[in-house]
Amino acid sequence: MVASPHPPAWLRALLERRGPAVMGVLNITPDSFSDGGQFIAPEQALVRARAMIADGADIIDIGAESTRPYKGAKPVTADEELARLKPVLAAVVALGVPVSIDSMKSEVVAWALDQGAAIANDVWGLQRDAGMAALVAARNVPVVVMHNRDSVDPALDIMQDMAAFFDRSLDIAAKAGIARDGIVLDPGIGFGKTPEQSMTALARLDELAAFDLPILVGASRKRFIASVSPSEPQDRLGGSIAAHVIAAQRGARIIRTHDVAATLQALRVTEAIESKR
Ligand SMILES: Nc1nc2ncc(COP(=O)(O)OP(=O)(O)O)nc2c(=O)[nH]1
Repeated sequence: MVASPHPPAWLRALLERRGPAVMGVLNITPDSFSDGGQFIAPEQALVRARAMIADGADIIDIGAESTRPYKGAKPVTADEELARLKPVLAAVVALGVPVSIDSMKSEVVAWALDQGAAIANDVWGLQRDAGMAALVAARNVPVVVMHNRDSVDPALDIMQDMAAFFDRSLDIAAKAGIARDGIVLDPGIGFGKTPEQSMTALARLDELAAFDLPILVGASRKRFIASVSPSEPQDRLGGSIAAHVIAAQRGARIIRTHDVAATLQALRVTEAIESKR
């Protein structure tokens, strides 16, 4: 299959801008680790999406299944995920900023793309749902490929594990006909990683430059912050911002956050100060 022309103009424009783009998190789930249940009602989800756009979000990442890697929980069926998305997705798309669909199921991603979602966000990096790569190629949309593992041996070098994972994902993508420049890599902060490994991934994020692909980082409210400063998820804004400023300085071009205004302010002030060097 001939690789399709990538990335779409809207994504290229965001990636060529000076500062990183900001992706606002919209969880329409009852159990997301930091804001579960707050936006499950369609009108609440729409109010949240509008507020994040007003705060400056360049992309809205909508997800209807918590990706929280907890053992033994009943996974959400595609029907349930779709039932959560159906009352709200088209209205969020109509707000006019690109919408990313955060789903592990190609069936859900296909439906969301039909509703106007502009980018697939696969927390399993094309390595879990066998239909995801073919779908992304056939629909000619960009895709976030996130590093994920059930768990990584703490003795392993997390960056080596990540590089091997991305090599596999990129091979799957190439074989499916996904153009390489339609891919965004993501270190998957908090996924299958100890707090130490998450912080190492942030500290050494610049090593991913070897892939010559845009990097997305979502450190927002993640558990590693509590390992340094004990706190509940909704009380981790300071740590989230610190992590995202470092990620931006080490090459992240998209920042995925629940707190758009504060994150944007931090990124802009950091950039302004750095420009005085
Ligand atoms: N690309 C990408 N997608 C993600 N999706 C969910 C979460 C987990 O955060 P959240 O959505 O707030 O929680 P939950 O999965 O429990 O809904 N983190 C990422 C991430 O770091 N990168």
